[in-house]
Amino acid sequence: MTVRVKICGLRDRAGLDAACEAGADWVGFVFFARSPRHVTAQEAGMLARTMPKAGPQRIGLFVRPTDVQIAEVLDHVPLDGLQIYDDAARATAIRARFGLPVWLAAGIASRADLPQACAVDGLVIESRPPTGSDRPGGNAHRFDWALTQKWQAPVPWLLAGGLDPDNVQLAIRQSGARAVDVSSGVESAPGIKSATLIHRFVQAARNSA
Ligand SMILES: O=C(O)c1ccccc1N[C@@H]1O[C@H](COP(=O)(O)O)[C@@H](O)[C@H]1O
Repeated sequence: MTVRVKICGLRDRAGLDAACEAGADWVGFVFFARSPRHVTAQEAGMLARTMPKAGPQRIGLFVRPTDVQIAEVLDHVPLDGLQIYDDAARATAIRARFGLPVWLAAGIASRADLPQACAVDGLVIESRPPTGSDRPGGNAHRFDWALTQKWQAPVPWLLAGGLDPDNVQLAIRQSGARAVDVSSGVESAPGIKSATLIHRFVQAARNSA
């Protein structure tokens, strides 16, 4: 089965074009001011509206958002789904309020952290942020991928956190993931996407056995 790929934290045309050309399934826009990948609704709108029709789906990433923040973004950006960093009840409420697919991000340190039930459309399973980080994701920080091996996931899920073109095949093998999500690992510097790394990452994920 093909492994699906999300390239997150796109901020400019060159990065977005590379993700589309490489055949990513999803691209992500980060609406979190403390992130080096932050984009305004206007910037993301310009990018998202000019993507190929049959291109990747557009995911908006929010950290503990208010309904007003999400609504303001949706006024400018045609999003296909929302990636939410908040508690499960809030993610479910956002799904009901906006009628869009919602992925809930879950920070994992042990098997006990893996969700057994949820009322959202997908889960982004990633590492807990390292001590001192001021953001819950995008830290190039990985966890023990074997933790998800025998997990009976309640909904489709993506593996994230510290993935890059050189480790993604091992990560897929060890975790059993059928979808992967990357940001830092396809950058030449924080917030600066590399077309070469994006192509290498998508190719490596697709060619994983
Ligand atoms: O990318 C960010 O800056 C970010 C900020 C706040 C929450 C999540 C963020 N990124 C997401 O985190 C994971 C893992 O990222 P990385 O590959 O380790 O950099 C991924 O879903 C990013 O989209």
